[in-house]
Amino acid sequence: MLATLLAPAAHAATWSLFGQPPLEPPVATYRATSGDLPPQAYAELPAWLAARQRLPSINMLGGNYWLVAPLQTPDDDAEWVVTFDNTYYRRANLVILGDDGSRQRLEAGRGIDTNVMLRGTVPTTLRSGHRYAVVIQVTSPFFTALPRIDLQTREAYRRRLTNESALMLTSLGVLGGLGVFILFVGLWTRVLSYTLYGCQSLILMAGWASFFGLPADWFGMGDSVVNFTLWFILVPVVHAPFTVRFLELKRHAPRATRIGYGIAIVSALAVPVAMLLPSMAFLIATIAVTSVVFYSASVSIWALLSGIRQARFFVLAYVCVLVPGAIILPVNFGLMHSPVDNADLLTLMGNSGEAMLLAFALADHMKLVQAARERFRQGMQDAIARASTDPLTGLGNRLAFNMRIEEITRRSSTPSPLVGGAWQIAMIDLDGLKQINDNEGHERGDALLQAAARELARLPCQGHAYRLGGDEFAVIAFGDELSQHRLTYALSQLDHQLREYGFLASGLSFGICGSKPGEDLDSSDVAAMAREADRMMYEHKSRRRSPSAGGREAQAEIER
Ligand SMILES: Nc1nc2c(ncn2[C@@H]2O[C@H](COP(=O)(O)OP(=O)(O)OP(=O)(O)O)[C@@H](O)[C@H]2O)c(=O)[nH]1
Repeated sequence: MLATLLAPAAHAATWSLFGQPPLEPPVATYRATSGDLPPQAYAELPAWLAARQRLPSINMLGGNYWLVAPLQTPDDDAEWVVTFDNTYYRRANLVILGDDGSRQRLEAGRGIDTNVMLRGTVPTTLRSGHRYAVVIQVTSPFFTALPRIDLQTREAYRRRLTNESALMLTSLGVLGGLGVFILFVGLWTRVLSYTLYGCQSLILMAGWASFFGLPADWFGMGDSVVNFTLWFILVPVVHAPFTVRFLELKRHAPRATRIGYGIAIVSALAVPVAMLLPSMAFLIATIAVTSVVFYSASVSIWALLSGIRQARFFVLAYVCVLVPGAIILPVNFGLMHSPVDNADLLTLMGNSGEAMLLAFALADHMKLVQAARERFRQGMQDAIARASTDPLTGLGNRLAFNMRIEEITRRSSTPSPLVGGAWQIAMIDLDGLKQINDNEGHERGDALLQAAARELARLPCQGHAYRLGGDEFAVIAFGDELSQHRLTYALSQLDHQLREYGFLASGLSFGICGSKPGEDLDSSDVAAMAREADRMMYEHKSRRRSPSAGGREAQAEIER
């Protein structure tokens, strides 16, 4: 369908990224056999052509071909560049024949030092007023698109090449830079989806660099025919699991998860097939990349519609690859002539745009994870606060008391920030709560507990009050001996205050046990202190209950 839509564009003028596109003479295709020689002179060309079988087009699955095109000489003399491009091939032999009797034999392809990098290209001189033809012999296990022969002035070619190279290197830099950075982030934070994304970006960079012949041009590295296709076949192996993990499809869409892993497994299995059948390598790579792009694009649209927030930038990212993909795919399948002059470069730029948007998606994901973590932390804090607070009095409960004791025990081995390093535990029990409950009602009993709690919370000591349960309270106070006396006095006063507040049957008993300044206490020492305070409190209670003079004297003593 895409081919049908774009076919008219192919017959119209070719669109170029940089100004005027080059002249594109019509190309005639002929089958070549091994040992076949090109014509020796321009005059021989008609007979040479007549002796050969003309083909409608090349076969995308490769072969040995002659391509012939007339080179229209414009009026002015100029240095010209003939490029044989728009497709993948390793080497091609070009012969340029002129009716002035000239014959130039040239070679184009990868790693040839033509002084114009990145393209199979040869500069030539065409004189005005003469007719020329270029005869090209090319053998390739596959073609990535219909080959094109372009003719342009050396100056125009240099300008285009500079611009195209700048764009190509920038796009490769984006893929490489993002790939390395996100790979580090993924490995460091141990988030598999980031690691997979980093790998994918680097694989894409390697694939495109290899497609444009950079390893051969820069490092003289041998260029196997399936080199770049293998990189592209590997893309779905990491991209599909990346999509599955990033969009959390396991949880949201188990069937889409199975399809994603299926694409990854089939692509991995396709690698040896491509190595064994080089003519199929490019077709396999195209199918692998197309399927993973369509898969990821459709699940991300579904995820966005289902309200999965991290899908936002995902959808935009696939728009970036699908737009050039819509142009290049029908071209790759040999269904149409490329409507754009720089389809491969456009696709590479689409890929780097996709990489940037996916990086945005990752950044957005980090933000979402951070916000979720903050909500979780806040929730935990609220839950701990609720679990450690007594709802009736608002004081800390037994859990809060235990946590505070643990904290003090932990701190006691380090220099204490507390006054004098000494502290006290006071155990307090209200008297007569049951009686008040029974005689005046539960609400009145609650009111007694609240009144006691309110007063305990504002005792004139540095510390905190807790309700341990029922009518039992505790105070942890920090300070020296003097402050312990102040605490004792304040609790004795509270005994009277409760009665002044109208709780006539009430009062309180308490026991206080304190540590010595600078004393190192472990948890068993603290438990012993609490037990001792408890014992003293019961002793106090029984003395208060005793009507004897001894009891009253003891009471007076403790109050002093
Ligand atoms: N109103 C009210 N009563 C409670 C609450 N929690 C426990 N109680 C009651 O408080 C009473 C405590 O009984 P006791 O331990 O005998 O206390 P008391 O009457 O003060 O006697 P002693 O503590 O032995 O001096 C029980 O009847 C509990 O049911 C509460 O939150 N509100």
